[in-house]
Amino acid sequence: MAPKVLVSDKLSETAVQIFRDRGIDVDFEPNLGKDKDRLLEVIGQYDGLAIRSATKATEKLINAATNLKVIGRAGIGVDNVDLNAASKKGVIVMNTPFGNSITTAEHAVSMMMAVARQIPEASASTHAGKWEKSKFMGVELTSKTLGVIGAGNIGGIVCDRAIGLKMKVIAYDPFLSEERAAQLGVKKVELDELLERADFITLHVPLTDKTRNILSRENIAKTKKGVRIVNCARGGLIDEEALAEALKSGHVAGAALDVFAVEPATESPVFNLPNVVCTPHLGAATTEAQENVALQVAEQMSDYLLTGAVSNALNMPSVTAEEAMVMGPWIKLAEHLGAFIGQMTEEPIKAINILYDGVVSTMNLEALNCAAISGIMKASNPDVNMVSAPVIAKERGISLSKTTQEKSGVFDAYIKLTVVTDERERSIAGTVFSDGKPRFIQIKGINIDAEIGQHMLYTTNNDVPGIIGTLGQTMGENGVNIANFTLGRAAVGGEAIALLYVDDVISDPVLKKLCDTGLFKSVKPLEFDVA
Ligand SMILES: NC(=O)C1=CN([C@@H]2O[C@H](COP(=O)(O)OP(=O)(O)OC[C@H]3O[C@@H](n4cnc5c(N)ncnc54)[C@H](O)[C@@H]3O)[C@@H](O)[C@H]2O)C=CC1
Ligand SMILES: O=C(O)C(=O)COP(=O)(O)O
Repeated sequence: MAPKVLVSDKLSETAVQIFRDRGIDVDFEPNLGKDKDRLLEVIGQYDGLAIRSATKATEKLINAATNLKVIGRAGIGVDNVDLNAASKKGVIVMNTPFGNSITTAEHAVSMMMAVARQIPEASASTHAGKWEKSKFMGVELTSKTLGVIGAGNIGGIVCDRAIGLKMKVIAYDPFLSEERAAQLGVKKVELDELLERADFITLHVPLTDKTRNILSRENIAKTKKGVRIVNCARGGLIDEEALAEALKSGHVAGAALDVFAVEPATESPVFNLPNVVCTPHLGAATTEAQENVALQVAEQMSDYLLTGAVSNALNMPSVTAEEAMVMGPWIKLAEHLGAFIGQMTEEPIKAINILYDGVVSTMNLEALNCAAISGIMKASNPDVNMVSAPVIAKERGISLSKTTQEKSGVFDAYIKLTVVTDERERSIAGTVFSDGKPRFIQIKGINIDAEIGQHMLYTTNNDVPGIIGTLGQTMGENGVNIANFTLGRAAVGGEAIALLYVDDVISDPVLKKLCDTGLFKSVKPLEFDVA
């Protein structure tokens, strides 16, 4: 059945066309995002949800979305998506990090100019037949200091444009390197210095717990008298009440706001104050940007739903379509290794180490790590997937480490998974043969060569005669067909293991018969998702 996608915000219809062309069923309901109750009712039908900022992908919505695999944000900010809830539910969240950055930067520059010259008020007054030439005195931008808070993609473009306007640009961004600052031609400063020196301040940070209220009452008080503030990032970054007071007192000479704490903003303390320019979240609203983001998000979501390729995901490492194809068997192997250990381990896991040997060490290891962890976690929760498993592992305090090494043995490549608990350390290694089939090649240091099937039986015993006979006879007498039988031992007469790949689930009475022979130290049926 074709995957089904809901577009619940006003995306360009280019997105709809792309979904259709790729063979995806798509419902285009651009106003549904605002209707929380109906959205909750219908979301269970969809594999993908394509949104802008109006749809709020809350925990409640995500939990009701029983089939959802991917949320695609046609834009940048994902503060309207509960990322944690999505990750826990195994839903990939992707955005289009560059599609609207130029457009948004241009809006910020326009807003800065509009507030410098009071263009909206002057325009309204002129339309009204007044000729208030002396009322609208402005300020020049040349040689003024622009303080950019957040010099990432959009902030960086704003810096470039402002330098073109002959402004002096200073930037506060803890993650901005000195090299990048030099490349942008800006001076990196601390926030307090920016607040004290800037004639204009423009915000370009995402809304997070760290940036929320970054222009707080206290910080607004630290700004230079007569400062003009531009916000085309997110509403929650500024204390609107404090800004309104600073505007009324004249400490802040003007503000240009595209975004508001509550949207749609029908009221705000800054509304109707003189020299406050407001737009209704138009930062990304150009034909060009909307085409870019719609096209990108539809392609990315289709790629994921149809091929497993992941790009621009915020909660999962990227996997290109090519990687998804080449790495498919290795991802499956990593999952199987995890599934083996997950099913064997009934005590809390403290640490996971994954060793990548040979050519596999050059692949996308982040994705392979996720697959191995997901295999482990699935043993206790079948709903876990590659997105949610790392989050759950982290929540449980499990440490993850990976090691890579050049080809060290007879195999061109292998993966070895080791899991540490309070009681023991367990390890298993596997490889992918040239037929594309994953195999187990070593369990607790004992070499084997085991094909992996849906139903398997793992036994441990001392290396004594009669094990093969007992296993074969017990299976045969109970109608269990053996597809593949693998044995291994640490040393002659020492610790030994057997792995059987059988055609059916082995019933409890059959397992009991094996245990009752007294020949085995452990008898463990295992299931693998080989589909
Ligand atoms: N008004 C609109 O329609 C639009 C608004 N936006 C908003 O703009 C924001 C920025 O977008 P991009 O530049 O593409 O993101 P980005 O990720 O490229 O840049 C954000 C920058 O903020 C910096 N940063 C993070 N925490 C910080 C902190 N505590 N203090 C100072 N700097 C910090 C980062 O280091 C990064 O350089 C988005 O998150 C979104 O909320 C984006 C597009 C359209
Ligand atoms: O891309 C972003 O972060 C934006 O804020 C644009 O929002 P919008 O898609 O216009 O609702």
